[in-house]
Amino acid sequence: MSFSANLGFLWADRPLPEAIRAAKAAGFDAVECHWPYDVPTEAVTAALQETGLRMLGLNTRRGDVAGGENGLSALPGREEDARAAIDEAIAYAVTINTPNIHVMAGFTEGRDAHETFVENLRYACEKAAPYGITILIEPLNRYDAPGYFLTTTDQALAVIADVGASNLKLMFDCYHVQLMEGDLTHRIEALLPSIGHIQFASVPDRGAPDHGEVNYTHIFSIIARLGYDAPLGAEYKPGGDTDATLSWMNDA
Ligand SMILES: O=C(O)C(=O)[C@H](O)CO
Ligand SMILES: [Mg+2]
Repeated sequence: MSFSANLGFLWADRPLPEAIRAAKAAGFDAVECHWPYDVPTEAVTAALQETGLRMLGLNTRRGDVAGGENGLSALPGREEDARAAIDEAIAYAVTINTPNIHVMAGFTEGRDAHETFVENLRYACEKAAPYGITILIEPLNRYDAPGYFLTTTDQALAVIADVGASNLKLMFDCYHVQLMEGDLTHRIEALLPSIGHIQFASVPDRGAPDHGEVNYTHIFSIIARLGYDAPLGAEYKPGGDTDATLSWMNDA
């Protein structure tokens, strides 16, 4: 297996370029992040070039986080802000050569929200396609993100079908899917053609993948058997020194 360090959580106590170097030193094959926008692209590019790692993904801005926002793209009436966040993410991704952008939906519900999300995703997919960038959407669990628009893989597939763009894929985060739906083995098998990136963490505490209700030795072997060979995103909360949590990599 190959692994991508999610620097939104791993080495999150270090500046992003230093976190990239730490991921390389720990043996990761790639990195990904959440919201890199305050970090100059030159510093990120320098660390990526020095380490030879690729930044696999980043997220669109969430909007007014202090005011309770968690993404903009499914919020009716906020299309201008949502598209500005999409444009910003594409520009940053193009500059640092990142192939995936997670477009965040936001806290909302209902048919209008679905239509808004579909239209904004069409916009994102069209804008991203010339750069070979894939747009991702990710169902989040109801405990960490109560009220988030996108909560299940079925709902994500319905959105993907309505958008109808070949560069729109599912971010399959095993942690969220286990909390909302379970049945990970069958779901990964069935959804593989729609999956653009896979992430993981222990359930329910979102720690390293070496404890809890999901057996990741089994899940990783299923993913390998299916021939999926892109790096899997380690998106867990180390709860202290990241380097002290990495023994799972030796067992994977
Ligand atoms: O929370 C997650 O699982 C993510 O991947 C995001 O980046 C969105 O918060
Ligand atoms: Mg995730």
